Amino acid sequence: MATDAPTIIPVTGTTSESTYDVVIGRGLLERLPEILGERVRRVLVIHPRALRATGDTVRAELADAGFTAVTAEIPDAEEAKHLQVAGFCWQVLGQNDFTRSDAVVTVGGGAVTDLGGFVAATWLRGVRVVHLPTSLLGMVDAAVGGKTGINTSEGKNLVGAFHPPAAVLVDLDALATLPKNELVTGLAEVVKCGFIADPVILDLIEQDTDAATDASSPVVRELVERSIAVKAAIVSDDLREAGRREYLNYGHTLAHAIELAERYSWRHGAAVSVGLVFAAELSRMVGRLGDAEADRHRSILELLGLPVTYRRDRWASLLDGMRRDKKSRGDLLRFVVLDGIGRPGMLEVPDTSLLFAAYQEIAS
Ligand SMILES: NC(=O)c1ccc[n+]([C@@H]2O[C@H](COP(=O)([O-])OP(=O)(O)OC[C@H]3O[C@@H](n4cnc5c(N)ncnc54)[C@H](O)[C@@H]3O)[C@@H](O)[C@H]2O)c1
Ligand SMILES: O=C(O)C(=O)C[C@@H](O)[C@H](O)[C@H](O)COP(=O)(O)O
Ligand SMILES: [Zn+2]
Repeated sequence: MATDAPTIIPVTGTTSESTYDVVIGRGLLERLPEILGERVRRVLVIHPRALRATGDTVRAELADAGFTAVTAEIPDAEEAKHLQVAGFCWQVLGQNDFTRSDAVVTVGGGAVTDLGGFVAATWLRGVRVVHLPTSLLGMVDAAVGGKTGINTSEGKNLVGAFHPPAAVLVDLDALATLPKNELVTGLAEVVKCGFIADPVILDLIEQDTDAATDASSPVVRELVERSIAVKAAIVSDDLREAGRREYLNYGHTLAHAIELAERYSWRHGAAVSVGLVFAAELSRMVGRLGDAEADRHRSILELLGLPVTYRRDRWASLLDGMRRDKKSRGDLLRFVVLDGIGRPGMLEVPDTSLLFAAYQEIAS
């Protein structure tokens, strides 16, 4: 799998709008003009303050190719996923006369692809978007699949739309400047893919953790490709999360509640790490997952230096946050659990004492 030639993983939706390629390689920027196509005249490049130089490079490449390219610089990380930031981007689009045949390009981590995707989904009820993810998490997860959204004071991603991109360019060169902690937190979503669908991912990380956390190593490329393959296969079948797309939410019910409790000072991937251990404990407690498989969650995440416990005194607010999870139906909380590695399923939990018991296994 590890070569220097680009790898293309197709997402095959039920319509041409939900069918696109995820291209993984190096030096991919030159492909962007062709992907946007001749109908596009204006392009809004959305990037965070921290990636100003990269955003400018993308804008210049587009201008050289004959597009009218403007940038919208947005706040960093989770601060980007606010209604006011979407409003700022809508204003830039309006002031520059963007029409339905124009496009948005996002440059950044998952927060930017979520916000920029949402802006593209809502501007004139939908314009083309191409994602250029720059964080590991953005590459393996957020840029692929068309989930876009912003947070509200009540919780994570509570407002959004399904809006598949026209393409995703995963340029592995971007990882060279990514801080180690961002790489490692991104690996939590990679581990998630390992547990729900591709155990080779787990073997690769356990066999050589140093290589798995070295952005320049071929192991990282293989992990990126394998994780994208898992996600692409699932979202190709179920863009709108009517069925098995819910499995991509493994570990996320608690994770999103932790992010809210921490006012987004934790990275998403760190919260997902704790959420994975909780989901594994829940799976074990209801007799669906064996001890060895459940313990493997904690051990692989600890190997990566990711958190596996959370504050004992926060249970009440976490339960409150979990009720607003998108998998809930009325008063019924629903969780993704495992019946074995690579065998996800759903668990309905009418009685929250079970959740409290599972939480005791991760509480510190
Ligand atoms: N839509 C989806 O399917 C989906 C999937 C998973 C996660 N998400 C969302 O993604 C977000 C998390 O994404 P994230 O972990 O990438 O966080 P992020 O976007 O906040 O980026 C993390 C940090 O890394 C910096 N950064 C990114 N690329 C860089 C680079 N190449 N060099 C230097 N710094 C760089 C960013 O500026 C930021 O400070 C969350 O909001 C989460 O909800 C969405
Ligand atoms: O793509 C999906 O579907 C996922 O659930 C992937 C998750 O990793 C991601 O964090 C997603 O944004 C969570 O979505 P939400 O619907 O629970 O807000
Ligand atoms: Zn996630």
